[in-house]
Amino acid sequence: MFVIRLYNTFGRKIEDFNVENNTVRMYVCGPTVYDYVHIGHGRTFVAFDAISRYLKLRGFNVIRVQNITDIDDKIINKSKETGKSWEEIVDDYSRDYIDNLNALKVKIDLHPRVSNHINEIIDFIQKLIDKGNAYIAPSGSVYFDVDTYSKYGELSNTKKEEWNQGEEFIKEKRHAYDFALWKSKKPGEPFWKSPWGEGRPGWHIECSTMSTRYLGESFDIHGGGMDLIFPHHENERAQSESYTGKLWVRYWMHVAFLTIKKTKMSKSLGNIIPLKDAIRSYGPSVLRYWFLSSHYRSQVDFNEDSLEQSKASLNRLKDAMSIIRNILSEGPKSYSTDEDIKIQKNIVSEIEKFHESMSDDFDTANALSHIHNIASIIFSKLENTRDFMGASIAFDAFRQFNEVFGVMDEEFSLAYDRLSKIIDSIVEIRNELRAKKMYDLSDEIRSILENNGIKILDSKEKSTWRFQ
Ligand SMILES: Nc1ncnc2c1ncn2[C@@H]1O[C@H](COP(=O)(O)OP(=O)(O)OP(=O)(O)O)[C@@H](O)[C@H]1O
Ligand SMILES: [Zn+2]
Repeated sequence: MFVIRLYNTFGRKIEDFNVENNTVRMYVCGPTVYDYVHIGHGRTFVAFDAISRYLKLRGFNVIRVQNITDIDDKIINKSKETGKSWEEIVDDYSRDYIDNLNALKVKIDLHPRVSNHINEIIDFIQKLIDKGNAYIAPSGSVYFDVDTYSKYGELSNTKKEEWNQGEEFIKEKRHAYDFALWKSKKPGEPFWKSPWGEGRPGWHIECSTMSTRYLGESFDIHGGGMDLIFPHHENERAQSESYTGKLWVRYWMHVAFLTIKKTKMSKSLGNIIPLKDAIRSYGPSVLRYWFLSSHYRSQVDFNEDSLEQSKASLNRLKDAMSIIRNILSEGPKSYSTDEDIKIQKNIVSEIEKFHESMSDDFDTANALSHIHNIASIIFSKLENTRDFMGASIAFDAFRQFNEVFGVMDEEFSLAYDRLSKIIDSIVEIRNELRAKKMYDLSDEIRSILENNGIKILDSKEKSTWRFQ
C-alpha cells in the first residue's frame, strides 16, 4: 500500500507520515461560540474528519480532540450587545456547534471547554512564569516573553517586523509582540481567581493546556484553518515547547478558506451561511461531498451551482450502486469471460488510484475522480455484462470510498439488506401494476416511496430504485 505523505505547514513541504504505536493523536482548533457555526467551519471540520477516517481505513487508531472556546472578548461583546449572560450565549451556540457536527457525521472524541480547565491553565501559566518565559505586569495580566523562545516565527515563516500581536495593554508589555496568557479583570467581565489576581485566560493558552492534557506533551497532528497559523499556532507552539522543552507537534496541517464573494467567510465579518441552513437546504451528504470535492489546501468560493452539481454527482454514484446491488442479487456465475476479467482489473486499478490520491496529502478531489471512473465502468460495461465478481469488487471499492467520504451511509447500513428486500417487493408489485396498466395506483406507490427518500428508476422492462 502507498506510504501516506502530507504537507507539513512547518517547513512547508510534503513529508512521509509516521507515528508511534499506530496511534494518531489529533487536535483541531474549534470555534469561539458567540454565533452560529458556518459552512467555513464545516469545511475545516469535515476535511479533518476525512483525514482521520482515511487514517482509520489504513489501520491507524485515531484520537481526536477539538476544543470549544467559551471565554473570549467576542463572547463578552455579544453578551453586552444582546443583554444575555455570557453563559447563555455559550450554551446556545455550543449546542448549535455540536448538533451540526453530529448532523455532518464528524466524530470527535473530546470537546474540552476553556471554562472547565481554568485550574490547569493557571498551573501551565505558573510554570511558564517559574521558567522565566512569562512575566506578571502591574495590572495583574501575565504575558509570554517572546524573546525567551528562540524558535518563534519558524512555523509561520515570519520575521520580527511581522509579529505585532495587536494586543491591548501595549504599554505594560516588554515587547509589542508579547502576547497575553492571563488578562486581568475588567468591570462587567467574567473572571476567575488566580495567583496574580482576578482575571481570565488569553486565547492561545487554552489550546496548549488542553491538547497537552489530553494528547500528551508531544502529539501527531495539529490543525485548523489557515488563519490560525499566525499568531495563534505560533503562540501555542512557543508556550508548549517552552513548557516541556520538547518537540510539541509533528505535523501541522491547515485548511484553506471557504470564501463567499472571494472574502473569507467569518462570523466577525458577518457574511456567514449557517451550517444548519446549508444542511437543511442540501442535506449533510451533499454538503460533505461538496467540501471534499476540492483539495483541503485550495480555497473554495461558495456557489449554489457547484452544490447542485455535487448533488447530481452524488446521485450518479448512488445510481451506480443500485446497479451493483442488482447484479449482486443475481448471484455468482460459473465462468468469467476475458472481457469480465479485464473490467475487474480496471476497477481494481481505479481503487488503487483512489488510495494513491488519498495517500498523496489526502487529495480527496482526485480520489473522487477515480470513484467516478468506477461508476463509468459500471454504466458502460458492468450493467450489460452483469459480472458478479466485477460487481463485488466495485461494491467493496464504494464501501471504502464511503468510509472516508461518509456520503452514502444508507447504502451500507446494517438495516439496508432488510429494508432493501421490503422496497424490492414494493417495487416488484408496482412493476406488475404497470404491466396491467394500473397507472393511478403505481403513481401513488411512486409518490409514497419518493416522499420517504426512495427514488424509482423506471425503464421499459423493469423499474429499480435507489436512495435519494
Ligand atoms: N471561512 C473559513 N474557512 C475555513 N475554515 C475556517 C473558516 N472560518 C473559520 N475556520 C476555521 O474554523 C475554526 C474555528 O474558527 P473561529 O471560531 O475562529 O471562526 P471565525 O468564523 O473565523 O470567527 P471569527 O470571525 O470570530 O474569527 C478554526 O480552525 C478556523 O480556522
Ligand atoms: Zn487553538
